[in-house]
Amino acid sequence: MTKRLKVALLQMDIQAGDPDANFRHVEELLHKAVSTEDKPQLIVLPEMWNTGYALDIIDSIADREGQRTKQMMSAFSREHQVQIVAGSIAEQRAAGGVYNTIHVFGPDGAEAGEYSKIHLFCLMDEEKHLQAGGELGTTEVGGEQAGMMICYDIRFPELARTLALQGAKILIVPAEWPNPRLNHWRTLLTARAIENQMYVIACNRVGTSGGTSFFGHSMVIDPWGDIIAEAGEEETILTAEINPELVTEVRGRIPVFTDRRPDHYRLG
Ligand SMILES: O=C(O)CCC(=O)C(=O)O
Repeated sequence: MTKRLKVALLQMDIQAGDPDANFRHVEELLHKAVSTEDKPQLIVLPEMWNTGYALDIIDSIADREGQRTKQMMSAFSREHQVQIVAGSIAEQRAAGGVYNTIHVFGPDGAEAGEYSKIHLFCLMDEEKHLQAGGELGTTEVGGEQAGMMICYDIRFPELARTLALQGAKILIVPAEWPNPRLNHWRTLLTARAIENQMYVIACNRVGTSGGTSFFGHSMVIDPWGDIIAEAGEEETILTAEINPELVTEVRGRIPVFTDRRPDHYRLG
């Protein structure tokens, strides 16, 4: 039987430095996302949705150990039996430092995966205020393995390839990707989908912050590289249906994974 999954991407504006406003807004959008007849099985949020890029004050506003996020998301996912990839948040850790971290909650409310951004984006001064993650992040979506990357990470094809080689059929990408690089956003996401023959589910923010504007264009790309859903530049909940069996079919049509010649690759 074909196993199809409905996904919803919360393409939202974010108030820099105002976690209370952002939590309120996310709660509204979550309710809206599940209040349709076509209820999604998976909801994805954008990057750093709790604080935005208020990096100068990030130490004082980041979520302590992610507790506030965990409480809200775990309760919501359990009540509505929906999986949530809770975008990424700025998370203050007791051991020291703020991380840009994704937490995943299964439909039973239990934590089902975690990933902290590995490649910090120096154009936004991330490396001055945030700590880099050190591990890959995976979760399960509808019984299939999914890998996670955050925004700038999509410029590093090695990371997506590693996740695919480890079994991921779906790549989930929360982002705050700004103007004027829409061409890079669409091209890099499509390339990750085509070269790894996997679904890419990418949720970007909209709005402006400190002179930077964000164009949205959240999208879902199938393993053939076709964009099956794409948002515009306004706040919206983008929905799509994915069929992980298509990954197996596409990998069978062009056998990239069996034709790889890793002995010829010099990857630093
Ligand atoms: O790579 C880019 O152009 C954007 C990356 C970015 O904005 C981020 O990682 O937050």
